Amino acid sequence: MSGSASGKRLAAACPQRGAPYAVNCFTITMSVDQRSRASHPKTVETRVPLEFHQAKGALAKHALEASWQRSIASGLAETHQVLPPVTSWADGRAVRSRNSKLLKYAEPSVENTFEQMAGTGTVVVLADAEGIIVCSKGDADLMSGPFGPLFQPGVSWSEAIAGTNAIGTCVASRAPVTVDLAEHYLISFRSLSGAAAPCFDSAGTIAGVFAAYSTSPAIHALPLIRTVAVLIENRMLVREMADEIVVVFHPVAEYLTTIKQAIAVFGSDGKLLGSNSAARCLLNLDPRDTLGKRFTDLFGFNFSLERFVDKARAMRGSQFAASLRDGREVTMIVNVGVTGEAACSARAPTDASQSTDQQQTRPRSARVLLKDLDLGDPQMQRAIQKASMILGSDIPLLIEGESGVGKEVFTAAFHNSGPRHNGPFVAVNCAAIPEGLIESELFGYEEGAFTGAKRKGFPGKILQANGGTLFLDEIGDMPLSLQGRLLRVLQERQVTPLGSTRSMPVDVSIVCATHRSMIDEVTAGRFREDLYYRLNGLRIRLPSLRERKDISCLIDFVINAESGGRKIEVTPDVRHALCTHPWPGNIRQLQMTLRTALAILRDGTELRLEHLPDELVPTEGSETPSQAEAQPCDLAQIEMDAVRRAIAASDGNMSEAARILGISRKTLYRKLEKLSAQSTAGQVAKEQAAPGTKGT
Ligand SMILES: Nc1ncnc2c1ncn2[C@@H]1O[C@H](COP(=O)(O)OP(=O)(O)OP(=O)(O)O)[C@@H](O)[C@H]1O
Repeated sequence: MSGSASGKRLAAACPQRGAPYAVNCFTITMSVDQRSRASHPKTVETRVPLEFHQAKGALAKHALEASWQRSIASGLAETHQVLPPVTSWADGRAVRSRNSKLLKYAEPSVENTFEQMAGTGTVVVLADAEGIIVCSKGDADLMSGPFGPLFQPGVSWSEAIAGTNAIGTCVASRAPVTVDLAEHYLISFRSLSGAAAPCFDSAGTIAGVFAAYSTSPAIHALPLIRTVAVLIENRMLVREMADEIVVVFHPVAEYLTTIKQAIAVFGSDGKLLGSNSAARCLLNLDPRDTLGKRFTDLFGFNFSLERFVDKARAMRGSQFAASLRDGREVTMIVNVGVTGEAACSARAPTDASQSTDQQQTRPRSARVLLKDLDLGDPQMQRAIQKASMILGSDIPLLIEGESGVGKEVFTAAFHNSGPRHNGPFVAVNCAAIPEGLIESELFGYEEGAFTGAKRKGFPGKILQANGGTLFLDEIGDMPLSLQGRLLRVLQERQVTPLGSTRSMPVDVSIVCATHRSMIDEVTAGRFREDLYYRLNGLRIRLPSLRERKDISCLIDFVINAESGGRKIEVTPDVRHALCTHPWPGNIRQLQMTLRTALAILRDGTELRLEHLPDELVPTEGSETPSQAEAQPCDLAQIEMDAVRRAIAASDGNMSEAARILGISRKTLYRKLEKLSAQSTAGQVAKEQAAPGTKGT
């Protein structure tokens, strides 16, 4: 066929591509590469629907043009038929087994996405890195029609075989793409609309393509398909590398738990092992050049990975402020898997000459164990001894103690020290979950159990903890109506999810904690006596910080974890002030005080009185407050104090203050608003209470 004949034929095809495309077309000229010159014209004129470009922007226009050019260059005729069946059943199986890892993480998404699109004449498809179908699920109408066999495993939708189409063009352009109707190169595909997005592996190579096809004029599925592709990519990265050091970050804190989150995974040697697309974009990483990149090349930390892991451990999955190497601020969450923990612990200094205090000379274990919490306080030692005696038994543990004394840390250490340490540790704060949600959160529910239930149902925290430990924090706040159900679970060792008639056996170690007196709760009729006795297998009370005899060791322990690798000297008067303070907020308050003091100290190495908050510094003639004068724990006051000091330490620079506090700037502003409202309310209350003042 001559060049002009081919151009005319392509141009003539446009009006047949459906009414919307019949009027507004424009002409593009494509050159054909040397390889196909023998059988193809030097230049080919084709007409591409104008609406396509208007709707999809310049990138899509460019991608479509380039794809048609490639299709022509590959020697494919528009009239070519991709004939089913092109593969045998055995070929299909071979494709599935070749892509078993991709299937493991993506096949559930094919099912789930199809559920959302069912009834719309759609097929949801997973293809491999070459555009070969790996699995699919589609509406019966479509699958029993002429296209059905083309969506079976083993069929190739690569551009070389199927011309311009969503899957093939997505592979070739490494980008999400929609190809509608007449935009397909092959005439036989021009009644299809497709949307496809690439799933990249941890090294930035295409691992597969997630796509949806429909015979409707335009399926508008790209946003959903892109979202699912990112979810698959993130799932593959995080699950495959869960044992390493997983750093999740984003400049906008609110995006941390969304598909926009950037994820970078580091090995225990501090080298980058993998990342997702969002991380590569934020870190300006070229996928070909990520090997060997180190943690310190990418993030603005001037301390070692071991220190970073310590900090991450102290944050226990909470967000903190950090910065990229180029200075951009991000909010970060870090999860340290067992390999990361173990390797970093193994390399932590154990040489007694490097440190003088008990904590620093103790070799650290991969996870905090009960024995690690023994810093010399007799009450803590008794609690540790008692808890150790029931390790591995089914006896429930009830921990009492003020807020911030370390009840959750103790429970985690109890879990890590027992035979279930490889099982899950699931913590539920009964006071933090709205009353109406506790039941479904704890016991789970079946699909469609109530309005708003997740499609697939939810197993519930109790079942999630199966084989491990369930920590019910603030058990005193458990609604009375649910206490009977919890009691049944404990007695029968079975859970029945909401909306289900099936009971599932469960094997968990139960630890409860409360800052209330449970006896008082029982006496007041707010807590069932039978449940109390059931939970009270072994009761221990953790001492408040002001009662502890090992504060000095604890100070060193916290400084060690918070100082980012620096060796810090603590002057005797600072040590005295810290050891004799009444500490209404317990270890949490001590930790916050030291974190802020270290931030004020900046690069210094000696912690002096001037780095401490005013209320800790004895003024001339003043006496150190005695334990009897200890104020009741006022967390808002502690928080306000920390915020005030961080802002002062950073000379009013809110970003710096947020960094010192380990929170995002937005969170800092929100806290300021909340705290100033509280302090206004408190002031009004004081004025009203004070005799002779206005309003009394
Ligand atoms: N032994 C310890 N050494 C160092 N830090 C500790 C220790 N125990 C607790 N912490 C720190 O003190 C803070 C409070 O600990 P945790 O959350 O376990 O207390 P809690 O009693 O459960 O508090 P709440 O009653 O408010 O839930 C945490 O930041 C934790 O990291």
